Amino acid sequence: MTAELAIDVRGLTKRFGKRTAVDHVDIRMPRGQVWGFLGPNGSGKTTTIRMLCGLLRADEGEGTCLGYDIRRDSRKIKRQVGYMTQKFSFWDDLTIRENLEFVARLYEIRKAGEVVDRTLETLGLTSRQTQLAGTLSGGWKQRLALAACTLHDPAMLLLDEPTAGVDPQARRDFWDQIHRLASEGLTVLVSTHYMDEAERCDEIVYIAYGKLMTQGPVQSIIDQSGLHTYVAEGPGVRALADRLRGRDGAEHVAYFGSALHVSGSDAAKLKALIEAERGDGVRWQSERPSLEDVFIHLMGRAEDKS
Ligand SMILES: Nc1ncnc2c1ncn2[C@@H]1O[C@H](COP(=O)(O)OP(=O)(O)OP(=O)(O)O)[C@@H](O)[C@H]1O
Repeated sequence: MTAELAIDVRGLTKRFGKRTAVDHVDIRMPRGQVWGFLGPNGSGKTTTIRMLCGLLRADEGEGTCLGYDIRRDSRKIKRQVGYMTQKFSFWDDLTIRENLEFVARLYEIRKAGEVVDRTLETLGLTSRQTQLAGTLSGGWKQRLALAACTLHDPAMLLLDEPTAGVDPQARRDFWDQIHRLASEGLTVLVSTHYMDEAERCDEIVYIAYGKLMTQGPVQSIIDQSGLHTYVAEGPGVRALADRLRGRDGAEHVAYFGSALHVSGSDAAKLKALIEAERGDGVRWQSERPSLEDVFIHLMGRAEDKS
């Protein structure tokens, strides 16, 4: 057991019938960091999170969460982890405060009134405490969910797509709260599909088809991808996209806004292809691949292997 590691698991595997949802995943995450958990839909993120917090039993694999054995100590883990599920639910006809008091009772929190007061204050919910949860907008609901999962003073948060479907300002506010909590010593593992959120994390774990594809800080994931990217802009880009798809050297052709990103792992082939396509109406530039370019690439590799 390594005390400095919040998560230390090896070979984590979960099968549902014939389908292997999580396939021998290793994660070693230090305490006090914020890590992003990324991967396409159905890649096994929720299943992994549920095994880590003791809600789901792994078929294979071993390890610890907050120093506790994930197989034997699930009760202790649950006490110290705040888990925000993808579709968090509240009592719509209770107020924000009543919802939090209810959660406080579930956790048998002493001096619940004071704890609720403090949590309302830190999450900026005090002035809305008497509002019915059912009348809150997405961003405020998500803030209430964060309040509910931090109420029992956990050492770690496992957040499953906490910002799905909320507006950019609410996402930004939410991430300010995440960093505030991390600066107070909390460890946070957060699953997301948003690249800007991934870039706010200390490290990223990327899985596809249940397999861990890459892990590390954003810049080193990009550096180690072996990917080269050219970006095309200008009025001729639309016609270009159809011409380039499937051509030797262009492994991925994808729009990012109005620009076209053309990526491949063979630098010479890609360059030759681009040189042949230089023409009117298109400006080409060789650029460092974005995290999204790299993930599209990794997803393609995972598809090939599966
Ligand atoms: N209880 C279950 N019974 C059967 N299959 C399940 C169960 N839970 C998850 N799965 C399957 O396991 C796979 C992984 O699902 P999981 O929800 O962990 O993926 P995810 O990465 O969280 O996806 P998303 O990004 O869409 O939330 C999927 O194919 C899913 O259908």
